[in-house]
This record gives sequence, structure tokens and C-alpha cells, in this order.
Amino acid sequence: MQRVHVAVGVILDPQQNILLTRRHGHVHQGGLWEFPGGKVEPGESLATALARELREELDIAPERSSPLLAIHHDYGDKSVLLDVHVVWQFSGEPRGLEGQPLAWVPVAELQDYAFPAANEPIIPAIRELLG
Ligand SMILES: Nc1nc2c([nH]c(=O)n2[C@H]2C[C@H](O)[C@@H](COP(=O)(O)OP(=O)(O)OP(=O)(O)O)O2)c(=O)[nH]1
Ligand SMILES: [Mg+2]
Repeated sequence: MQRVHVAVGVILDPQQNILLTRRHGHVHQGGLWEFPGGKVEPGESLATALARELREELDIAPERSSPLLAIHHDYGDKSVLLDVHVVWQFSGEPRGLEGQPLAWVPVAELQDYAFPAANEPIIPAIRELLG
């Protein structure tokens, strides 16, 4: 089975809204909302992978981040290890470089968005962190 290691960013603005992007319809877990990020390449550190993915997908650079949690999930066709980090500060103005829709969402409204199954523990962890 395919196993992928993924660097994921919970990106906060100064008002503590969280940046979500919607996955394209044709890809794995397509059509669902996600926290931006992508696959860690061989030999790459998590910090480097997160910075590269946020540059490629959103044209921003993380300036302060901290680990939130790691999640193993088996989708049957694919298993993922999501290494989730909170990005407290970034430079640049995020835009969907891959044509993906973006939304800044208050913590209290995250539950209204449909996420991949692996993401289940992320919203409780954010609530715990931000109160
Ligand atoms: N980025 C991200 N991926 C997630 C989340 N939840 C979740 O199950 N995934 C899964 C979907 C994919 O199988 C995998 C991430 O792959 P990806 O498609 O973002 O990888 P990538 O950005 O490197 O894209 P590509 O170059 O392979 O097209 O992790 C999430 O919240 N954010
Ligand atoms: Mg991605």
C-alpha cells in the first residue's frame, strides 16, 4: 500500500481565523476542504517541506510555527502520516496558486466544513490550543 508523509499547516491570521483550501475534484480526497500542505520529499525536513508546500500552493512563507499533532490514518488505498503544525506568523499574502478556493474560517465555524477522515482529531486540537 502507498504510504505518504504529509506536512500540514494550520495557518492563523492575527484574528485567529484559519486558512482552508479546497482540494481539486479529481485528486485523492478531492472536493473536501483541507489545511494546506503536501508530501514531504525524501531527505527533506518537516520545516523545509512545510515551507516549500506553502510557497508552491499559496505563495507565503511561514515565519513562526510549532508542532500541533501527528496523525496516522489508513484510507485503504493509501495510508497517510499527517504532521500538523500551527503557523502563527507568515509573510506574503496567500493566494491559490493552483486555482484552489481559499477560506479564512473562525475556529467556531470549522465544524461546518467537510474534511478528509484523517483530519478528525485536528479541530479538537485547535480548540484546545486556542481556547
Ligand atoms: N494537505 C493536506 N493533505 C491532507 C489533509 N488531510 C488528508 O487526509 N490529506 C491527505 C490527502 C493526500 O492523500 C495527502 C496530501 O497530499 P497532497 O495532494 O496535498 O500532496 P501535494 O500537495 O504534495 O500534491 P502533489 O504534488 O502530490 O499533487 O494527505 C489535509 O488537511 N491537508
Ligand atoms: Mg497539497
